[in-house]
Amino acid sequence: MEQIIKVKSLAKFFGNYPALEDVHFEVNKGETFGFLGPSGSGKTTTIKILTGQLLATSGDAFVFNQPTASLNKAKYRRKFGVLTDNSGLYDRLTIYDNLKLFCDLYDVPAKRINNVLEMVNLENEQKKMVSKLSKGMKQRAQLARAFLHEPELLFLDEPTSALDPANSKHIYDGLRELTKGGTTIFLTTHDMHEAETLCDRVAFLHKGKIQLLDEPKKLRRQFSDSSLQVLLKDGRELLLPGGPNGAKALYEHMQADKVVSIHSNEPTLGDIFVGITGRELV
Ligand SMILES: Nc1ncnc2c1ncn2[C@@H]1O[C@H](COP(=O)(O)OP(=O)(O)OP(=O)(O)O)[C@@H](O)[C@H]1O
Repeated sequence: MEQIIKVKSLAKFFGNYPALEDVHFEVNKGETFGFLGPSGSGKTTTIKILTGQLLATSGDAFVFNQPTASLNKAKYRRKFGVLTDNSGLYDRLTIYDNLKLFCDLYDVPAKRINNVLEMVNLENEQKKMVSKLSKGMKQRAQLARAFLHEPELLFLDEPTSALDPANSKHIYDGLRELTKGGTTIFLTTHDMHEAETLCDRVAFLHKGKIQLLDEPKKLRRQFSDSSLQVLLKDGRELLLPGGPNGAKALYEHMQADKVVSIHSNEPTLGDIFVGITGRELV
């Protein structure tokens, strides 16, 4: 499998402060990789290193098999798109004119603008000046800009933090379409629902280190205690332990035709993270 990002023993110190320490991971082509962690855990620092905006203190980071320090060369810039807080749009231009400017810069046909505006649900706002946009509209305009040139790799730093659920869902559908076409996505988020919905694999970052890395469903299974939540017809909710004792109790309730529903008691990604770090993802 082709690896688009490779990171080995990566460390970044700001003065004496270790923002990242001994970070290792790979991201495969076409994968949506979630980089999750609480505020200040080093997510944006990692994106900045991977996009060539910041130098690592030590370790190796390769994107498209190139050391990330060389990514600011024009031939690589064309291959990736970035959405961060500061992905600059010109305030005094309309959404359309901003995108047109980037089309000229990246040699993209202007007809692509309508496609990306549709993907971010901004077709009807394209004549609005960026300075007049709501926070959510601005975030969607930045997203449109990030995938305007159909990059092979997208870095999305909290792409839906300012969006309502309907717009988030619309964006998720668009991102899934992109990955179907082979785009690789490196996503940071605080939103565990977003991570479960979009990500093929997730890494949990805490105190500058990756604490866990796997597919969401495998992590949920790994941290499940195999207990079952059982709702009975008399309104009682039981939590039955895994193993023979739980199975025996469940069998008796089912034989007596008392059971309305049975659910596995798997933890959410948020539960797992809080369990590991002892803090909320905020
Ligand atoms: N230029 C800088 N100079 C000094 N310290 C910095 C600098 N940039 C980041 N840091 C520190 O490095 C740590 C990681 O910051 P980073 O922005 O990567 O976190 P994050 O996980 O993206 O947080 P958030 O979810 O709040 O965006 C923080 O403690 C931050 O204060």
